[in-house]
Amino acid sequence: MLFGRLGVQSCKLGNNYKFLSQKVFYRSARKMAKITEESCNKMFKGFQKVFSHESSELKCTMKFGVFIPSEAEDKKVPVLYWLSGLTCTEQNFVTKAGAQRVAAEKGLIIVAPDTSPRNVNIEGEDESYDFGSGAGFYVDATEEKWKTNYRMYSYVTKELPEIINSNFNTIPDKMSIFGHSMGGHGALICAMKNPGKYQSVSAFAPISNPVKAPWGIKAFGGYLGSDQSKWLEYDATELAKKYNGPPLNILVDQGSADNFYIQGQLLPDNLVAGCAANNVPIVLRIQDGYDHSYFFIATFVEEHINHHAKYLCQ
Ligand SMILES: N[C@@H](CCC(=O)N[C@@H](CSC=O)C(=O)NCC(=O)O)C(=O)O
Repeated sequence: MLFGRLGVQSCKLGNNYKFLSQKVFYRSARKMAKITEESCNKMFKGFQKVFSHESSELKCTMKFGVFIPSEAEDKKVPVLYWLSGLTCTEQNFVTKAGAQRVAAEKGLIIVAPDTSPRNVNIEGEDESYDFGSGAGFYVDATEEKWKTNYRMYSYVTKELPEIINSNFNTIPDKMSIFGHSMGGHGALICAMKNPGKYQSVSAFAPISNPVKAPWGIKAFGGYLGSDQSKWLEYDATELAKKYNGPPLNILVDQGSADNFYIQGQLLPDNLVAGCAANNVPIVLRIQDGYDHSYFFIATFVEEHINHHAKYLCQ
């Protein structure tokens, strides 16, 4: 069944979002996912919005931020997905990274989802900052307690792109992905596990080899169980060693004064070695004196968006 709506892109708080631009859109009713606008702010001629929706993968209400450049009013544009780190919601990137000006200049939609299911009534879900709420690690859990809701890998690689492509003026096969720390690793594994799906990938201070880092060992043990051979399927360093597909166009920035780097949580050299073993090109830049925070991200976010624009906007 087809239907069409005429609308002007604008802020439409509290309503289901159906109007995308001044053009008439015809969409399959089956594909139109219902999303609700929670906030809307005009920025650099575009709009920074937050939407909520019912996630079929995660079986809870989820939120995502989306920056919509003015170009999307009358033409289809590429999409860059951002995955945040431990303790983050959809708000951290939206309010701290300062990405909107560059996204507006390049004509890119940027989507920033929350980092885990929320309020799903699993005993212990809110007990620690590095496991459960705010710490989904972008894996599909297999452990009984977590497996119904904690499916962040399927959420960010399948459900979310379907929602974005059915509600916004996108070029569906022009997408790239980047992220920070837990989310930097999430971006790397999404790209490595889906050759050709993403045109490029970049990361700020990714947890590069989680099977060898305390954060990763805790999360993978909890979500995937004690059989460590299963963990390797979600480890970027291990995936790099067997990647077989089109160029990944990987850029990684790491601050030299990042405490988590110094403590051995991030291990970017292992990722570089994994890539080298399989002739996968990677650029790792050690940025002198920068820490793990969004101050570091804000400093280099323009360079990361320019990196992705090279592959998305040609
Ligand atoms: N509370 C923790 C550290 C939490 C932290 O630093 N989170 C980072 C991501 S870390 C890896 O995924 C983050 O992005 N925080 C949000 C922010 O806005 O800075 C501790 O104290 O150790």
